[in-house]
Amino acid sequence: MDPRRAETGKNSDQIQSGHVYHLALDIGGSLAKLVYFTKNDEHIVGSEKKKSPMKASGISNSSRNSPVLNGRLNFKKFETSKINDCLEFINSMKLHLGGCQQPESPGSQTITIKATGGGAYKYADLFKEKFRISLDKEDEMDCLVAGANFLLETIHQEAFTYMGNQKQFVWIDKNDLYPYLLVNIGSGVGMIKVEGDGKFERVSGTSIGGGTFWGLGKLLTKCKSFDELLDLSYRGNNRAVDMLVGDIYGGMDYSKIGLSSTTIASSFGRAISENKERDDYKPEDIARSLLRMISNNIGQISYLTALRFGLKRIFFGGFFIRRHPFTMDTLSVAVNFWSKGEAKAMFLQHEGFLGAVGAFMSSDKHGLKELLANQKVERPPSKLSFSLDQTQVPQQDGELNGDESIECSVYGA
Ligand SMILES: Nc1ncnc2c1ncn2[C@@H]1O[C@H](COP(=O)(O)OP(=O)(O)O)[C@@H](O)[C@H]1O
Ligand SMILES: CC(C)(COP(=O)(O)O)[C@@H](O)C(=O)NCCC(=O)O
Repeated sequence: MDPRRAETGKNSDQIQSGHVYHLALDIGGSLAKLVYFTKNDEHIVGSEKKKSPMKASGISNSSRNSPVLNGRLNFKKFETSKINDCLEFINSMKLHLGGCQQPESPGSQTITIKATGGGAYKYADLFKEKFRISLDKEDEMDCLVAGANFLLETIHQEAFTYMGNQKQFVWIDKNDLYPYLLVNIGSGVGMIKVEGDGKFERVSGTSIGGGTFWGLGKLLTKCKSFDELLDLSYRGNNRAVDMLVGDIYGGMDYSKIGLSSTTIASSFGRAISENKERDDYKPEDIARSLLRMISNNIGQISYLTALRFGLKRIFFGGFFIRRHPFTMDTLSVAVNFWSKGEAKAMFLQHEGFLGAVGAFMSSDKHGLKELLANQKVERPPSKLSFSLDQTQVPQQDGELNGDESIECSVYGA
């Protein structure tokens, strides 16, 4: 038996419904993520008007026919514990009306939308009862991999390295992308060996992930929100809480085994030797130490997993990262340190939306195609492909807060 098994015991903005072409959801343990496509001539009333300043035809792809659709791919997130807010948003924006309508019983129309993550199961009844939305479930691992592959292959400057405050975009050669290790740091952590499109294996995981950081952080610092905890960690100093090698070795390095005096010997270990209560420690120091402990641990397990399968590239995704420099730096340093520079940690601009993008892409099979057919496109395409605007570089340093959109075109093949 697995030793880790738990013991039993209105938004005012409106998009005209006809302009939302597709919506997909990823409802995880902590966050519900939405990806939806809006046609370019969308009419948005309210404060969030986000019409592209660029002409969609500016997308350079001369070798292709004209796109069947131009528009934007939009990203949005909600806390899963506030799933009703997510439902209200979908309803107020009429996002679900871009789904496939299926008459279930006389007089009622059920709309089907793609959904992945555990919440697609957990909240299926809620979606049905409240808004007659039927969730068409896609496997979480399938979606993560499909989303990561799609983003890495399609979006210019999607992947980057981060170390010592240096962010460097990585050019991805589509023909040399595989194999790689995908480490998704959500509530828990999944590690997936990816060898191609739809060719992957979940090879490892750990329950010490983003949920642990947020959960323990909440208990230890009394923070009210994840962002507050993250802000605290920017300001803290983990030395106040962690036991360093120097604390044990009288200020000296333990050079024989390659440990400097400043290396953390024991995360939170300083607390045992001091006659202090929790309230005597600064919440920012606790937050910093916690973030470092969890990031280090994930970095180390990721490296070991990559080593086990001979993988040199590790892509980190999941909303735990939030493009936090310290988190990315810690993960990178851990991978670099343990692999002696052999393996490389990389990050994705759309880190938290891999599953949702994957679920969205799975709609090629049903949703978009049928929708396009219903829109009386002269010859419905047999296969759809997306081209994202190569000229539009996502926010450089800011985190992806869950409200972003990318210019894109849909082509038939
Ligand atoms: N606004 C937020 N609220 C809660 N958790 C957040 C937030 N932003 C980032 N996180 C972190 O992201 C984790 C969830 O990441 P995510 O990839 O969405 O996983 P899941 O699919 O399990 O919800 C949380 O456990 C937390 O560590
Ligand atoms: C169960 C999960 C796949 C759910 O995904 P999540 O909502 O965390 O993104 C994930 O939490 C996980 O892989 N946990 C680690 C379990 C383990 O291997 O120990």
